[in-house]
Amino acid sequence: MTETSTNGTVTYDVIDRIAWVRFNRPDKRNCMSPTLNRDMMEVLDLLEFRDDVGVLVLSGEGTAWSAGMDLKEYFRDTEAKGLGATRAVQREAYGWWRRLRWYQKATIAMVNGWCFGGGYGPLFACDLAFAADEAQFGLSEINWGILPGGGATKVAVELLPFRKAMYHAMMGENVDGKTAAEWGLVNESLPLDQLKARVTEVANVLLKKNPVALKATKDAVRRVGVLSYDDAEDYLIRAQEAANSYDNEGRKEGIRQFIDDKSFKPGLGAYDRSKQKA
Ligand SMILES: CC(C)(COP(=O)(O)OP(=O)(O)OC[C@H]1O[C@@H](n2cnc3c(N)ncnc32)[C@H](O)[C@@H]1OP(=O)(O)O)[C@@H](O)C(=O)NCCC(=O)NCCSC(=O)/C=C/c1ccc(O)cc1
Repeated sequence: MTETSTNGTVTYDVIDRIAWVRFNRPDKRNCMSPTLNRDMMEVLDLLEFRDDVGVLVLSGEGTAWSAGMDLKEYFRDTEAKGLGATRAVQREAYGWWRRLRWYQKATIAMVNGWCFGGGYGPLFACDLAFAADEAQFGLSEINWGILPGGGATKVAVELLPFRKAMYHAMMGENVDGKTAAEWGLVNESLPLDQLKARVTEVANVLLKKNPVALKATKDAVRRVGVLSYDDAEDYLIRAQEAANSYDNEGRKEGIRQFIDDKSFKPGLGAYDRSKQKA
């Protein structure tokens, strides 16, 4: 059954351990108002530690993924209330994007349509991203007179080579899903009518992995990028040892099924977690 956030700007369903979360302002192209940002944090809170959720997919109702920040409610109306109000709505927006970057469960952006500006925050926050060929990505900030804020410039520089990031930010031209995949903004792009099936397939692979190892892995990939090699080595040792304190048996079971049982090969897929003794 579809659930709705307090103010109705986010909807979600949990089906077969996948939480399908959707921006729900299709008539406003799912642009992010302060209300939507609050609702999204509420929904992320509700889902993060549910045992029946293994993967979270973020998509949009209607023709948009998200048309970025709401130019009226997030910018104009808020600015009219003064700097304190501006800082407050920034905290809420950045807050749920940060929460999503370090989410307990694996996350996938399923970009079904328009993705602009502030939308790059949650796009980058998701571990993986799949787009419709028909989707359009743009840093449109320059077209209405601001720099790509709310982390969007950082996302462009993280995901794109320097020349592409600079062109993308300065020109305010859109790229479609295929180009976004070639550039590395998303993992893959495919026709809209095949998008959900592919995302479901990927989510089902993730659901078979050891969840403690998956969380340690996604955090490690984000963390080591800014570390020196030596610091990264040290972080990875400590992160694995910390993960062992949550689940010290999974990897032993994986080795057992490979070396003793010969029932699976790690090079070809995940071990069978249902055989692990509690
Ligand atoms: C190409 C769009 C996405 C779709 O066109 P469309 O399908 O022909 O639809 P409409 O343009 O008719 O839009 C439908 C409705 O949605 C509204 N809408 C559609 N995007 C919007 C919208 N971002 N706002 C506020 N109403 C909208 C639009 O005004 C309209 O409202 P209404 O006339 O009442 O039906 C078009 O709407 C459009 O260009 N939208 C604006 C895209 C855009 O530049 N987004 C903002 C990027 S900048 C940004 O995100 C900033 C990041 C940032 C983050 C944090 C920071 O602290 C600082 C910066």
